[in-house]
Amino acid sequence: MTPIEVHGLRKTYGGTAAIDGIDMSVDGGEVFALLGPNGAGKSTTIEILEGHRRRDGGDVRVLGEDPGTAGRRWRSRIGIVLQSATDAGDLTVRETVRHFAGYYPSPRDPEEVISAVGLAAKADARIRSLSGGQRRRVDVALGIVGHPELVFLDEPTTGFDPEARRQFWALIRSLAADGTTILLTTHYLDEAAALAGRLAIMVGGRIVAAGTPSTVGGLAHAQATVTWRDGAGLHEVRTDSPNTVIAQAGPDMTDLQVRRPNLEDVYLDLIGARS
Ligand SMILES: Nc1ncnc2c1ncn2[C@@H]1O[C@H](COP(=O)(O)OP(=O)(O)OP(=O)(O)O)[C@@H](O)[C@H]1O
Repeated sequence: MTPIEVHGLRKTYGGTAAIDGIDMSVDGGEVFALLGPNGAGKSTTIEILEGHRRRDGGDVRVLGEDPGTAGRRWRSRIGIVLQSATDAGDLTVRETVRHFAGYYPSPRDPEEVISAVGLAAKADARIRSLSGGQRRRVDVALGIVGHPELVFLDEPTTGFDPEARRQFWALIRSLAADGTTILLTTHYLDEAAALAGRLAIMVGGRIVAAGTPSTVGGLAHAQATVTWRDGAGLHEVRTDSPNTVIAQAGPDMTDLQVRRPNLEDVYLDLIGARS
């Protein structure tokens, strides 16, 4: 069974399409990233897949069921980290994670989950005393404590310091290695490149490109830009074969640079952020 299958998904708000007919599928054990600027429709898509929002059109199957009608048992098989942080004032981290574990038929060990999100030293701290990034880690802990087959992560690392992001990446990789399917949204292109097997870039409610982080948007065939200086001035050449260009340049070549487009270049082009 393919954990996520979406065909022709549509959602409108007041006559305006927030999701304008998207198709996507996510395979078992895959990390799939949804990228796109603010308002592109990423959260709306995820919320429909989670069963938190109704769709206006299209077919959606998540773990074999329609999220619009699926019941409690289905819900216990998915884990959710919403964009807004948990509000769990007076309870400690340990109490909160244990409490959530109690909702699921076969949860993970709460202590292991607390360690995995890097909160062991804060296990007895009240949630309201935590920093923003630490609270976000609690959200991630609550999203995975139920031992879900599929995890939705909506901007999971917003507010994380660089070390916490690296720890989080390791956690996601270990979940995926254990067969957990993960759909995440992120504004960090390095995060998508580091984690995702495949990704889709959304703009204005449509998927404008999809593929692997190294091939999406024609990256695999993109030309390199070679720049250098010599007695005649500054040169810039776009080429499939940088070595040939370099070999043909004169002996007084200096400041040589070879640059290949990366995910950020493709992304910025696709969202129209560069003319
Ligand atoms: N409850 C709502 N009522 C009306 N319009 C909404 C509602 N929720 C979202 N929208 C609109 O739908 C579009 C998609 O929003 P969505 O939150 O899915 O985008 P996003 O890609 O997740 O953005 P961000 O990166 O800012 O989280 C936006 O134009 C937004 O204004």
